[in-house]
Amino acid sequence: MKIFSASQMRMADEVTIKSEKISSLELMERAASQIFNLLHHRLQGAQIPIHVFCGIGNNGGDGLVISRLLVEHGYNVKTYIVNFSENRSKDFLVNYDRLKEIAKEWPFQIKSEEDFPTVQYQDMVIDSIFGIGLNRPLVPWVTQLIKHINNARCFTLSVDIPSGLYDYKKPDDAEGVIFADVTVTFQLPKLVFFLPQTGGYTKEVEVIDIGLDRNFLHQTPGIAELINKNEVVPLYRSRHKYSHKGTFGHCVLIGGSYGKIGSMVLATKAALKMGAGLATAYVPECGYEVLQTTVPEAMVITDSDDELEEINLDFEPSAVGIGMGLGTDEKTIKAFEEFLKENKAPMVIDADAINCMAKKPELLEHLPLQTIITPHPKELERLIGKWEDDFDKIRKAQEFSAKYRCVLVVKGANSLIIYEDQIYINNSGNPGMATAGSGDVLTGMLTGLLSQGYDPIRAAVLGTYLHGSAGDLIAQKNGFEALIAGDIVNNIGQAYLELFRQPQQQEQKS
Ligand SMILES: NC(=O)C1=CN([C@@H]2O[C@H](COP(=O)(O)OP(=O)(O)OC[C@H]3O[C@@H](n4cnc5c(N)ncnc54)[C@H](OP(=O)(O)O)[C@@H]3O)[C@@H](O)[C@H]2O)[C@H](O)CC1
Ligand SMILES: [K+]
Repeated sequence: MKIFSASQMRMADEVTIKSEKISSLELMERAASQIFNLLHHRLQGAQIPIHVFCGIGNNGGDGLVISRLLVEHGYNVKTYIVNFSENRSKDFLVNYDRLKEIAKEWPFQIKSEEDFPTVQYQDMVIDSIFGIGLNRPLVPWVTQLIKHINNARCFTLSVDIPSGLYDYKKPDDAEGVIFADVTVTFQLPKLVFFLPQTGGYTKEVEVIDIGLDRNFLHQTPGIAELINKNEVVPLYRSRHKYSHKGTFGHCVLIGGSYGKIGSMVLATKAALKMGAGLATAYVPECGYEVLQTTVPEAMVITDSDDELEEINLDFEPSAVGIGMGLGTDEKTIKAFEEFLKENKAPMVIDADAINCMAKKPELLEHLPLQTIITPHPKELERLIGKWEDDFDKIRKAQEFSAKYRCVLVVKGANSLIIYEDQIYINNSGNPGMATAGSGDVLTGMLTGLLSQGYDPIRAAVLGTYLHGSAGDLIAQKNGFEALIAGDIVNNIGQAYLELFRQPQQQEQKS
């Protein structure tokens, strides 16, 4: 599913108004009535106090439409106009008059802290103060109003985006943003819902189709792509009856050091479970017996005793996954450098192999085209430096990717797959996956896909999705806490099957 910027959303609006020959007012009515329908369906006329806070722009206009429909259906509604500007939008004004015509009680004006209403825990709030039009810091009393609403801790529905969130940078005051239980957003999800600094402002996201122009939506490249099941199914390559293990390649997993051989067990198993035809683990001597016993399907080549000092393969691998438990000893860095100069196979670089490159950036010059690098945030910082906020992080990651022509998989709650100007946001996975070895499994999975001939971007997107999906299957059975990396490997088969089990019911989750 595409993600648009605020200006692209506005353009979609304008194109729809022209192509459908409807007015912006009708579009507002259409969008807001869908939110009302959702609410009405869930509330079934319940008489809880509903506080609708409206700004003075089109987000506020949406709030006024919702208010009017709630009043018309006999709900217990209080409407407030948050007067942060005299610049009221045209459609706001029309809906303001429409509400006044039917409501017994006129909207209440809020101009300063003295006007703040009492909101109680058992009430409900509709947040229609700011939408995607926020473009500068809030005046202090509006920030206070948002904090006042948050303090009530009552059920809060944000219209389009939690008020106080920009769609292009982090908020000025981390507390000056509505904490929404649910955000009902128009047509396409917004990037902020999936980034670590801003994703937590809404517990749930629902995307509603307000019928914006299909051609425009299809033809306009988004700023990012949200990856759900629907997006990955077409990436899967089915197997032919007459294929043999050679068809799926012979990959090598390189890493391990004394006390960290388990990471190699996880990665090697994961590569095989993903469908690699053959897998060799290249480990220090101390890992030999462990690997032969725990992954009998794999072959093992060993180097010196406790850490890798040389990487000499006696075959041409179809793909390489390197870094798990590798260590960053000078000798290991040297071995890695020599290997990089020789190697032509597609690669996945993880963990200590990333740290080796951070210590010796010249290594980056030797990466094969579209090498996949899978940093967690700290490793990413070692590669690209510090960032201002998540948006700056993405820009810097894109520059890095363009410079070295590599695919970055930035691991996190919603892992980002970045290749030059392309951004994919993985939407599978859960907090239980923040567990030891989870990254080693991912590296093995991606290597297993490269081994079968998937191109690196497809491999990164499909592999990251399946990794999260395997984790989701475990969490459904065992919960988050008991989830361990070995379980992810064991559920890879189920994650593949899940791709084809049933059409996706719900497009969106945050
Ligand atoms: N296609 C759609 O998605 C539809 C969207 N709708 C809704 O429209 C909003 C966007 O509405 P917009 O009027 O553009 O913006 P806002 O309502 O978010 O903000 C109103 C104006 O407030 C000004 N502004 C911005 N920041 C501040 C601030 N810190 N303090 C004071 N004022 C501020 C700004 O105007 P300026 O001219 O003063 O810069 C904003 O324009 C979208 O989110 C949806 O809810 C449609 O209803 C349906 C179709
Ligand atoms: K809002």
